[in-house]
Amino acid sequence: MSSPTSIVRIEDVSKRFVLHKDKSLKERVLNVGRSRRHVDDFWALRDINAEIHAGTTVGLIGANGSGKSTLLKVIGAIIQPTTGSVLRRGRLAALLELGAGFHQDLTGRENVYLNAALLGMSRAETDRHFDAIVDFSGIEEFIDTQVKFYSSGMYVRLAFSVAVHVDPDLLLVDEVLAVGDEPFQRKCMDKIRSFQREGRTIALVSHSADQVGELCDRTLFLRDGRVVVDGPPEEGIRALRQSFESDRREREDAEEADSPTHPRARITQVRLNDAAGTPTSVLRAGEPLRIGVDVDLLERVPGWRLGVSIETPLGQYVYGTSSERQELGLPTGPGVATVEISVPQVRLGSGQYVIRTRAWSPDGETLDLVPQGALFSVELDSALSTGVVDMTASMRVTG
Ligand SMILES: Nc1ncnc2c1ncn2[C@@H]1O[C@H](COP(=O)(O)OP(=O)(O)OP(=O)(O)O)[C@@H](O)[C@H]1O
Repeated sequence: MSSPTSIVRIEDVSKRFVLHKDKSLKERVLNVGRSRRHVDDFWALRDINAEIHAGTTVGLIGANGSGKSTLLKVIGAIIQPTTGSVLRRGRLAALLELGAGFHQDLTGRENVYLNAALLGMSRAETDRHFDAIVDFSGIEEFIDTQVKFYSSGMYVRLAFSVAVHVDPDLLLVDEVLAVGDEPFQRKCMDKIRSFQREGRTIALVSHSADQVGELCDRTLFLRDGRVVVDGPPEEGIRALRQSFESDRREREDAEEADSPTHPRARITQVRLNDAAGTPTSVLRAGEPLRIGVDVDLLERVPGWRLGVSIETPLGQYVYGTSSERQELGLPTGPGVATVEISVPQVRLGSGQYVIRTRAWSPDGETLDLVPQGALFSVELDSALSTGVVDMTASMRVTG
């Protein structure tokens, strides 16, 4: 391995699945004597190169079907890449598909031993950890029941508990945790955080921007089986959001081309200016900001509304206002309406922020939505605080 701290090294990995599809009756009549099925190749991963360094937490993000779970399975050696290679070091524990590694006819107890053995633990080691595993899972009442009678939540509780008790160097977690109930999810998050403190390495698939932002040091953003961003969580999530947005626009354009009905309004521009009207994207806390929004009304839309909110790149809602809340009547159109939101003092903590805008009709129908119309960052003059609001607090000893 090139780097001494690299725990996984993925080199030129591609994964092809062969899809066998039944032919239609017509195809079968035309090709009598040949196979009843045809075969399609499908590349779920393409030319992936990445390294995972020891002690880091990497989030795999992307739209449905982009290849996240396939990549995690390739990292975990559950499936082999078609081309390329994956080098890994240390003990690995993987929590991938629900119930994978569990034998349906065995009890929870028997599966703990089987699973722990598959993850490289001796019987004596498992004996030592057994009580802790069952205790963490919270399903002691059912430990001698065959797992085929378990609910999906019970499966995950036991599987996660085994995975975190086998002393892994690398823990792989797919979205399965989402099926556990909230107290268990919280318990899993606490465990993942304690793993991070112990310097273990984690790779996880998540659809939750908040979770990725909170847990990960780095993200691999996959699109159509390729890693298109390998960078900090804000960067990965921003790229993911932008790709959702451009997909949405493309779909809308295609629908528009197909359908005789046209959109009634389009948000065409979101601008950020300072008090003097100069375009800006970097502010100091406490400075003013003017957000200008152009909405092109393609027809008369009486009573339409405009909402503007400020979010973090991870989608945390920070502030919002609307023409409705401000009791502001908007021009009915047709034509371009320009609306300005004037913020006298931006009281945000340091970091990046995005402007989200939505226009809607009086009956609540969305006329247009732009999740990331503009981006800006805030810099604090001091390093006295963290968080999304700037409260200018001070600390002193009072006793
Ligand atoms: N065993 C398989 N045989 C054929 N195709 C497969 C197989 N496993 C996955 N695929 C296909 O590979 C693509 C990537 O799947 P994968 O499960 O990795 O996506 P994902 O990003 O994890 O999606 P999701 O967010 O929906 O879980 C999909 O189009 C999927 O249908």
